[in-house]
Amino acid sequence: MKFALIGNPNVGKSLIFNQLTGIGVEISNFPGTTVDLCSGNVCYKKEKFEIIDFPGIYSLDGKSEEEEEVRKYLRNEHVDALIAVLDATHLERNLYLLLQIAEYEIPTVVVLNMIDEAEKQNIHINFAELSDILGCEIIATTATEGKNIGSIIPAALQTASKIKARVPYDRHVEAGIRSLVKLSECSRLEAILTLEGIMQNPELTDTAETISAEIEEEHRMSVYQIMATNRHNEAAKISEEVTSEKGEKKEFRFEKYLTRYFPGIPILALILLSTLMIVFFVGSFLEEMIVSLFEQYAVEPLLAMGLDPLTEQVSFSFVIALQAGLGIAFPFVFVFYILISILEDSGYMTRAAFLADRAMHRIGMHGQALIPMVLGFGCNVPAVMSIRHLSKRERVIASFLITMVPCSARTVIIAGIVAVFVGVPAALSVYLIVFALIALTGIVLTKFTPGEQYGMILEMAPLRMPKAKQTLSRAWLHMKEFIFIAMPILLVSSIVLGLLQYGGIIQAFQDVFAPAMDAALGLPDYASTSLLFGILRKEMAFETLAILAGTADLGSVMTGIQLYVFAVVSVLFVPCISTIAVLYREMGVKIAALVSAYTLTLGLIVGSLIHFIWSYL
Ligand SMILES: Nc1nc2c(ncn2[C@@H]2O[C@H](COP(=O)(O)OP(=O)(O)OP(=O)(O)O)[C@@H](O)[C@H]2O)c(=O)[nH]1
Ligand SMILES: [Mg+2]
Repeated sequence: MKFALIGNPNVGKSLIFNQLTGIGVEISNFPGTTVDLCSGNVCYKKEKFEIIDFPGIYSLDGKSEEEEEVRKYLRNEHVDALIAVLDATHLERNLYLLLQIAEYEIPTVVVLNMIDEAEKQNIHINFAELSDILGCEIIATTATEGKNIGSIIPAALQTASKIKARVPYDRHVEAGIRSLVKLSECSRLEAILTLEGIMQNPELTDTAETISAEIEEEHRMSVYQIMATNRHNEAAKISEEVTSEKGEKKEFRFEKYLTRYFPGIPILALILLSTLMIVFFVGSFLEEMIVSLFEQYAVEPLLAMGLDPLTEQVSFSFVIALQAGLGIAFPFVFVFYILISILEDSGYMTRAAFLADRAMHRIGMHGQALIPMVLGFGCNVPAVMSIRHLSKRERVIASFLITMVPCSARTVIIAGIVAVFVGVPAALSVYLIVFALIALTGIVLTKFTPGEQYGMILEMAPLRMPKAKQTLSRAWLHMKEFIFIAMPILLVSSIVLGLLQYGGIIQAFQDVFAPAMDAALGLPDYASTSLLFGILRKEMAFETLAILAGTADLGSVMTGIQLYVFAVVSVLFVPCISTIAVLYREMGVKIAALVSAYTLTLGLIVGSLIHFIWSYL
């Protein structure tokens, strides 16, 4: 048996999915978190059922890829029951989608989520009446507290039924639907989709076009617009019938200030700055502690053991990789993800995106690409995946800009190398350089990329107190990836590096590249090897630097300006291998190659500029 979770963005589908399946897919207070279909299993009374978590959609009549994907799935695959998740605080908008789902005539259970918020906002919904109108069972839930989640699967199994509520379309449209059905013996759904121009059915299209033309003549509106209006009216009518609001909504006053230029922009700057500061300070405090523990209890005792050179090299590589991973990267990654999770869950992130959008438009930058760019601060990979709903032109621009956004791994480099050994102002200046280059790249690309520019539609996520458990578990989701994917790569490559070093091969490699690196960037010879490793995972540039230098105290082997140049180059130069792979998947080989070549050149040019300017000062 197969069930599917369907609903608007940001209504709690993924949270419910996680609670039902025990799988940890990403949940955040940011519309559009889930972009791929996720599937998982749930056990109920010793039987196993499959559940699908659809990406959030506002309607089934739009042209975005998510809607296309869900529509195709509903029409071509068999789903035993839909679990439609509605947000009780935005009933009308959620019903608009539900009324379209109804037309697919798939057995459905309606989950009315966010009951806690609705109560806080004094929104009261008459469940019995709503269930009567829709003709299916309603389960009222508060997913964050796990309330009533247990009733969902039994309901999907036993009481799921086709929604009986139907949109009464304009009578000309209804007549058109009826004649299409009669003419070609298709279903009502097919007739509707063809009239809307969503489905191309060679048998129907001609007739449908004639009918549409007649209706448009009469109404001076496209059939698509008429039907959308009818649906909106019906959704509004139902929502009004079952909802009663008492008292005033409170939260909204404070909210207004966050999206105004003033004091919105200063607040945004302050929040960004404090986020970086906290990452720098807490991260480096933890780093110092862990690194010195490692030195004292692992590195020194190991060197004192007097092992034979090969064994010593291998075990030294192992220990120093552990130290680099747990001591250097972990503290920064961890603090960073906790903070980002808090910002997202509080709903502030959508406000930041909104503000930044207005500001960015002024310098000719692109609006819609902004949400993915904000995501890019966490990791470029999901950010690139989330540009799928943009137009072709926007996707090309976004591909370049997103891969330049300093992700958490690059924050590790900036924090761990520059903030720790050179100073916090220097670390902030790296961000300034990167942001300036992103803006410049954006302006140039906007000028030269063909295609139209669209505006941005971003729904404000509600302001909410982040929940400790959810924030931690999301930070943990990313940490897990770090520990189980990055750490093993780091350990293995460190040992390989150790062996290569033992065999003198690293030396040979560096002999070839070192002169150029030294001349152009003024970096020591082992830095070129580290930069190369940075392509595997960004923060590995930093970790291998420590490994090859043989110490985590980089300040003792490199000068401040060398560390600064190294950080700038590795932050800018070539996205990591996972980002290149996902770019290739989403955009094709040409864009992936162009982006890599561009960032490589940019990194080397900017690095050598800094080096030369510094030497002349
Ligand atoms: N107060 C409250 N918050 C909730 C409830 N259910 C979910 N949330 C929050 O709503 C936000 C969105 O949850 P998700 O599960 O990511 O939503 P989604 O529907 O999967 O969103 P997309 O993936 O963007 O389509 C998160 O911050 C959740 O903590 C609820 O019942 N009450
Ligand atoms: Mg989701």
